[in-house]
Formats: sequence, C-alpha cells, structure tokens
Amino acid sequence: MPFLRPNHLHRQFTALAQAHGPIYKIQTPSKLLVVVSSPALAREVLRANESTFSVRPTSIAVKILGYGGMEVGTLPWGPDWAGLRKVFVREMLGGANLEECYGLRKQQVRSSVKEVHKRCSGGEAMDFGEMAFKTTTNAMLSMLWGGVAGDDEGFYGEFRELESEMLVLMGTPNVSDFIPALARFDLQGIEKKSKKLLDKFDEILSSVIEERLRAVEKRGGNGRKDFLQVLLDLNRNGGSDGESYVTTNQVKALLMDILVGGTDTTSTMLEWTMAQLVKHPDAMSKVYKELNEIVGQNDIVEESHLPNLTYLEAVIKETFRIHPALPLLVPRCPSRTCELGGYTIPKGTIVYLNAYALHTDPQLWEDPLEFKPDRFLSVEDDTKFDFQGNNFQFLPFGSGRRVCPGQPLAVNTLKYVLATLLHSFDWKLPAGTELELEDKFGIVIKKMNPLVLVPTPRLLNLELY
Ligand code: HEM
Repeated sequence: MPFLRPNHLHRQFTALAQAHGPIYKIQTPSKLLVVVSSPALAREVLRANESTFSVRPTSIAVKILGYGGMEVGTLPWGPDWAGLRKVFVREMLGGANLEECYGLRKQQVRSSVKEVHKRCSGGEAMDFGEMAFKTTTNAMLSMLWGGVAGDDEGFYGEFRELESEMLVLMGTPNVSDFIPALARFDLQGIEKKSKKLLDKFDEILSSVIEERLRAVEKRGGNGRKDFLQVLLDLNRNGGSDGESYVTTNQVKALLMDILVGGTDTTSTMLEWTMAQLVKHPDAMSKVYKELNEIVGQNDIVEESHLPNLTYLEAVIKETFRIHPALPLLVPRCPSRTCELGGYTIPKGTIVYLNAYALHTDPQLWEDPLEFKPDRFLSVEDDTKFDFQGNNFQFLPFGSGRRVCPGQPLAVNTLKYVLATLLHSFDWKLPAGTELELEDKFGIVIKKMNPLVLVPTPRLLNLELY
C-alpha cells in the first residue's frame, strides 16, 4: 500500500500484473483489493459470474452525493437498481428519445461553432479542453432540461466549479472509509463537505424542477419532452408499463447521474482524441478527407452523417484504447465469497478490472502504445470491438449488466461534436509549442496540461458558421 503512486495507479497496476500475473491482491489496513488484468478473468467477473460481481463498493462521499446511494451507479444489484436502470436506459436514453433530443444538442453545438468562429478572426489560441467541456455540458444540459440554464454563463461557471469539487471529494481517499471506527470523527471533513455540496446541487435541481412544474401548470405543458419532463411524468404517473414510478429524490439522483457521469468523461475523451489527431497529422488528413467526402464543404455535419464516418470512429476507438477515461472502470464487489482464477475472493473485496492493462497488452495488440486507428478498420466483424464490451480486450465502457448505460449518448455526442469542430476548422498548435500526452490520475484520467490550439475556419461559405 505505501508503495502505490496515486498519480500513475493504472500504469503501476499494469506493471504489477506483468510481475505477479493477471490476478493479484493488495491489502489495505481494512480492505482487500484484487486487481484483474486478463480478458479471461474479466469475462469471469463481467459475464460468467456477473450476478455475484454486480455490486459496487461505495464510499461515504459517493453515497452522500448520490442522494444517499440512490443513483444507478451505486445502488446494489436488485429490484431498486433494475427499476432505475430501466428508466435510464429505456425512458431517457432509448433510441427514439435520443433522436427527439437531437434539435437540442444541435443548437448547443452550433452555438459553440459560432463562438469559436468569432474568436478565430484574431488568430486567438484557445483551451480546447475547456471549450469541449462547455460544449458537452451545454449539450447534456439542453437534453436534461431544455437548456433553460445551459445558455446562462453564470450557471455554467457555478456548475463547473461544483462538479470539479464533487470529483475531488469522490476521488480523495477517506480515512473514514478505510477505518470505519474513525468515521464518526470525519477527520478530513469529507462527510461535512459532501453534505454541503449536495445541498448546493439540490438547490439547483429543486429550482429547475419547480420552474418546470410552474411552467407546465401555467401552459398545460411546454410541449418539450426533454429528460426532465420524462422523469416528471414518471414521477406523477409512472411509466407505460404501469411501474417505473420514480420519487422526487430519484428524479434528482438520475439527473446527477447524467450531469456527473456524462459531462467530464465525454469532454475528456474529446480532448484526448483531438490531442492524438494533432499529434498524428496523417490520421488528421484522413479524417478531413472522410469529412469532405461524406459531408462536403458546403454543408454542416448532421447526426445522420455519423454512421458513415468510419475512419473517425476508428480514431475514437483507438483513443479510448490508449486513454480510457476510466482505466480501472468502476470497481465491483462480490456479494458472496467466490472463486476467481483459482483463488478465493472473500465477500466485500474491492475488485478492480484494469482496462488499461487489457488495452495495452502486447500479447493482445501489435505495437500497443502506438496510435494506429487502422487496426479497428481491419477487423472483419465490426461488432468485435464495439463499445458494449463484447470483446474483453476492449472495455472502455465496461461490460455485462452494469455496462455504462450512457454509452450510446457519450459516443454519439463525442462523434458529433468532434466531427463538427473538425469539419468547421483547422486546428494547429500555437507557433513554437510542442504537444505532450502526459496524463494525470483522478476519477477521470485527464491530460496533465491543457490542449491549447489555434483554430482557422475551413469552410468557404460564412453562412455555415
Ligand atoms: C466517454 C464517456 C463515458 C465513459 C468512458 C464511461 C465509462 C463508464 C464505465 C467504465 C462504467 C462502469 C461499467 C462497468 O462496471 O462495467 C460506467 C458506468 C456508468 N455510467 Fe458511464 N461512461 C461515460 C459516459 C456516461 C454518460 C454520458 C452517462 C450518463 C448519461 C453515464 C452514466 C453511467 C452510469 C449511471 C453508470 C453506472 C451503471 C451501473 O452501475 O449500473 N456514463 N461508465
């Protein structure tokens, strides 16, 4: 334990697997951690024994900030989790609903293009990651509650601050979690800070809900079917199956799932993908060629173009392979003592699946640390390396019954925003600067230094901006 370096944990876990094999344990003062790093063992955890491994370890901060452990990510496997997950997957992120929200996403993405274009005229360099975060957050917020607050700079700033505070609290190792006897002293103040932070989030969510209820009462409905309205309808009437009723706190917890689970992860991947493209001009030229062929320079990118952008998809997959946003996925816990790889795993052990180790294993991938998107094009069966975790060599969104339910939304948003920003602008490093790809550890693995780029318009028709 004292030898672990939090800043390089996924790489250190990978090196330990090379020395000690695909399953090993780390003993902390009160918890046993097990790290798994082979496709065969990942399959055992995520598929063969998935009902045993469908519980997540939780922490004091995560529990408080998830409305008392009410959100999909922390609920233990069982009817409550299954009910909420069904609402999430079918009612909110189901294909038809995602399509219905396209107009809302598009509005936000086009407004980012406008803003970048405005800043282009002076040859200004910009922090690409910051812009990616803002675009993604606004796109998500517009789907959540119609962008009521998404256009508001003050709200955006406040949200940005609250979210990063939340990630810090969730990611800080808490003595109270490791030594429960000390929990009542809250030595690091994490419990107190988490409660205070939840109050702030709750104030925002309550006011958004109240505002919507007032609007609906006044106008008899505002005609919009964003996620908030879907949830409020379920809160009032239940679902079409006569079940799927959600309480007001569950509505808030589900909104938090998207706000916190969806924005930082997706925008971080946008930044990494752009960084890899800037670093690899050959791949960048191929992306531009594909955009010219599929979209053309006299049109704008629409989501209907996305299925045909196969090279861009390969670039995105290759980026997920080398820079998985959650390299250790979200840990699991066996609900009973069981066997894994010939070892006994006691109930309650924290099991990490090291996706980074699987993604960079030289036995599984040729030149694993090289950026080669073409490797995803030469796969005959295109479901082989899908984002659903059907191949245990490639697990950026996990796999099995607890696979990331936001995956379709995340990949769609990532592709759409990236295709639009690339189609509209050329992106270069400011003169005299160099690009490095160092990362920093956190709940989400981000670039250590911001990606600063200079955009130049590439479309001749100015009306397209
Ligand atoms: C690039 C973006 C994203 C990445 C890399 C990512 C990755 C993951 C991973 C690895 C897991 C754990 C899966 C497992 O244990 O097998 C997960 C779970 C989850 N993700 Fe995502 N995610 C992303 C975007 C999103 C979005 C957009 C949402 C919401 C709209 C979301 C909501 C969730 C939730 C609620 C869970 C918990 C599911 C459960 O425990 O049943 N994620 N995500």
